[in-house]
Amino acid sequence: MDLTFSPPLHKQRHQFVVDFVKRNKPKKVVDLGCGECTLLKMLKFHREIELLVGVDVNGAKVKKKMHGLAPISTDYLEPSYDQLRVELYQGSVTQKDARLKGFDLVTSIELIEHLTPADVELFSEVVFDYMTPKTVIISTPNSEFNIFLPGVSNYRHSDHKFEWTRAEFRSWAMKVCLDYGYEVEFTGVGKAPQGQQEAVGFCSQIGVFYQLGGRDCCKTLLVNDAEDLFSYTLLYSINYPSLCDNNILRRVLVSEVLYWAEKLKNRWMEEQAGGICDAVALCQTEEGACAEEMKDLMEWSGASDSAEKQGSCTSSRIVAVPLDVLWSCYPKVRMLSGSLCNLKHLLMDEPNIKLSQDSSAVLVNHWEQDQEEEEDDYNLDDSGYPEASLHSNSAEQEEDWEAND
Ligand SMILES: C[S@@+](CC[C@H](N)C(=O)[O-])C[C@H]1O[C@@H](n2cnc3c(N)ncnc32)[C@H](O)[C@@H]1O
Ligand SMILES: [Mg+2]
Repeated sequence: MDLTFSPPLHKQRHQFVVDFVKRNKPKKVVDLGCGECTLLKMLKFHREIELLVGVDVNGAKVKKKMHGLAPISTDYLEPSYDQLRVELYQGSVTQKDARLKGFDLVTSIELIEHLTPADVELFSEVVFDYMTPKTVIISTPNSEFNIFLPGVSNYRHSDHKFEWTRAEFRSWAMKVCLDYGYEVEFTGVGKAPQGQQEAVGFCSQIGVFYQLGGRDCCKTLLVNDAEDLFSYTLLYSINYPSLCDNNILRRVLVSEVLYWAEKLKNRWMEEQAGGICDAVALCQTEEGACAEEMKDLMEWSGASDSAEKQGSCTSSRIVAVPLDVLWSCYPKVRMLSGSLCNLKHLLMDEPNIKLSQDSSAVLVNHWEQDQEEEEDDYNLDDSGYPEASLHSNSAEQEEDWEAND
């Protein structure tokens, strides 16, 4: 019988975890036996997670793809208030490490069958007695299903130390629950051919364990297990950019303020130059109520230092863009600063922002150049062509059953 899973079985296992995360919104998640971090890379998009950790005994395997867990450009360009820290460790699930205590969710996908029976005992103790997570998802092959897998005479993979029937998995899981105060639900992924599901079960069997009330993970955090505090080796850690970080919030706020101040200034200058109808029309369509506020913009007297340095052909005028205009017109400026008073304080010591003496307005330079000088602005390179701007617009089946072994 040619049995193929769609989506592939390893993806179904990972999707099972992702769906669980979507429903239960855990904040701290650790994937034991994370391998090449495939599951972690899916989980990092679920930003209710604040701490995402991977552990594997095979450090080389983790290192191969771990950089795929780094933030991408949009995480930097448009950071949110969500916080995410990713940590990867080399270590064995048979050993305790205090950094893994008190998690909301521990996942162990196709790992335990790689442990000797003695190590499974240690694993149970480390996970359920020491780490004491609120929930645990464990997946492992269901040996009853092997009759459907061509070429599998003994185990699905040569490194497997055992493959359990549903009854064997159930018996281990029930003992864990009794010993450590959990309850378990059994399910799985990879359905059997039609009509045989009841008799055989899923290809990968899954136990979802829930900590029973009464055990307080916070209390266990206070216990000082000095001798086994940090047995794992940290391979990688990264904090995702978040607006909760004051420096990042300031950076985003400053660029937002500079962008809108420049835009308002340009419109105002257009008005001054006589294109008043066009400028106002633009404001009305794009900024609505802000067209009225434009009249609050004013020219600041005196030339700027840099204008003086530019020589006689270039002169600068300074336009004051009131902070209350920026505050009332632009929701993102409002959202980032919280109040007009905060906006003032956040901008006060910013080296890229020049405020008026009473700190009520942002001062923006407006350069005026002679016609001939303006031609230089096209930045012709040696060839006479304009330079490009930096910111211009701006398993096989076995593999599947086994996945990543
Ligand atoms: C079959 S792979 C599964 C990888 C991953 N969980 C997945 O679903 O794709 C088993 C992983 O467990 C890791 N492993 C085996 N024994 C381990 C141990 N004692 N502690 C931590 N990881 C272990 C292996 O290095 C391997 O990456
Ligand atoms: Mg396996």
